[in-house]
Amino acid sequence: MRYLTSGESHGKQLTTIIEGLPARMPLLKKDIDESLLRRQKGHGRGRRMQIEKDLVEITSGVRHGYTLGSPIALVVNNDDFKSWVNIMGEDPVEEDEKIRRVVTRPRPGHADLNGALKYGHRDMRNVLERSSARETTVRVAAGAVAKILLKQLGIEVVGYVKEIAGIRAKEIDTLSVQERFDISDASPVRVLDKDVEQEMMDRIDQAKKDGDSIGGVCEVYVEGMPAGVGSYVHYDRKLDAKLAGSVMSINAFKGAEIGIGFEAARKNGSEVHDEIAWNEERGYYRKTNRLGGFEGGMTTGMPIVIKGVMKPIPTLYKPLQSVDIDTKEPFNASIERSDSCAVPAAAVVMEHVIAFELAKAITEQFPSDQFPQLKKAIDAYREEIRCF
Ligand SMILES: Cc1cc2nc3c(=O)[nH]c(=O)nc-3n(C[C@H](O)[C@H](O)[C@H](O)COP(=O)(O)O)c2cc1C
Ligand SMILES: C=C(O[C@@H]1CC(C(=O)O)=C[C@@H](OP(=O)(O)O)[C@H]1O)C(=O)O
Repeated sequence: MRYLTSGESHGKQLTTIIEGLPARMPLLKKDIDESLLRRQKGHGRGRRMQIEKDLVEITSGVRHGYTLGSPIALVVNNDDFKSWVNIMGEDPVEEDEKIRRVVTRPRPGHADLNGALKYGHRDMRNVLERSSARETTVRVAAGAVAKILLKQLGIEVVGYVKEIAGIRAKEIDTLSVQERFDISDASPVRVLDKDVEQEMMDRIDQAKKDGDSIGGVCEVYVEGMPAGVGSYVHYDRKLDAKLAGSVMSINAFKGAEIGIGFEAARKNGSEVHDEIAWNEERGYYRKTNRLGGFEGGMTTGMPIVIKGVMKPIPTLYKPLQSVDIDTKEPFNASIERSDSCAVPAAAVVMEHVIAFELAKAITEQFPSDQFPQLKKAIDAYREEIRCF
């Protein structure tokens, strides 16, 4: 399975094409829309999210609620495009820089300057339109399809906020996947404890008032993955590495951590590794899950627990100093609009990005043209390893 995305932030629409999904898998538009809606929520977002109402159109690969085995194309419109037709249209427009809203002032922390240097764009709008996290809309759409596949195989994936600007959510290690779903709705910030929730929102409001931005930590929890998915045989087939890579591919994410992650550096082996046990019902399992569901680049069958760190948003109302690429003069520009914190939305993005990577790994390990065959193959494998 693979997917491509296309689309600019203020262009007409965003598109993703997913290839490699088996035929005859139930797939409904409403399930994708549900994910898209969750990504739009969250305290700290700017005005743009009030303009957009993200809904998917499935334009190919699905008929009467089932996949055909052909590429699936999903489209999401940018409602904001109507205000940007002259600026974003494909036809040449007059050279008036105001009409084209030419950008010559790169924001520290965004892709503006490096993208301009790489592609030779003297108008950095040509960079920011694509580097914008607006693209995560269709990444979520692709991930929603992956989630549907996983769910029907008994695999649940859920993402939520762990920390915002140093304010930590209450420990949720003992919660079931269902209980984690209850806090996965990003509206406005969802954590277990209402006081912590309020504290996080106040901190976001403060950042906004100060013209600043804040980041945080998201966590994704996966239940139901059978042991042995991924591989130790080749470096590029290690599934934990792929998951970490996919987290790092999300805009503004600066690191990923599986299980206790960096904490392992400060502990003894006896406090890090998870003892192995077996019983008739579960087969092999670990008594603890400090390694977060991975050993040797393969799943252990225990829940996958992965965190991602999101840096503060780069566009600041109180901007840092930069240099205008036309005049080479320093400047401190004011901006039109931006999110001040997008961690709750990013948790939803992370959930979907991880889901796609897992669905990809499953379909690679159990290649099947038809979804019922895939389901049978996984069921048989689960039974085989339980009694192994
Ligand atoms: C959901 C989401 C919303 C974001 N919103 C903004 C925003 O409003 N303004 C901004 O400057 N960056 C925003 N970002 C972050 C930038 O897209 C990101 O920092 C930029 O693409 C540069 O990439 P890098 O930070 O990974 O190096 C957002 C990121 C995510 C995941
Ligand atoms: C549009 C989305 O996020 C955008 C991500 C983003 C950026 O620079 O990454 C900048 C902002 O865009 P705008 O300049 O149009 O307000 C965010 O709103 C979205 O998440 O759907």
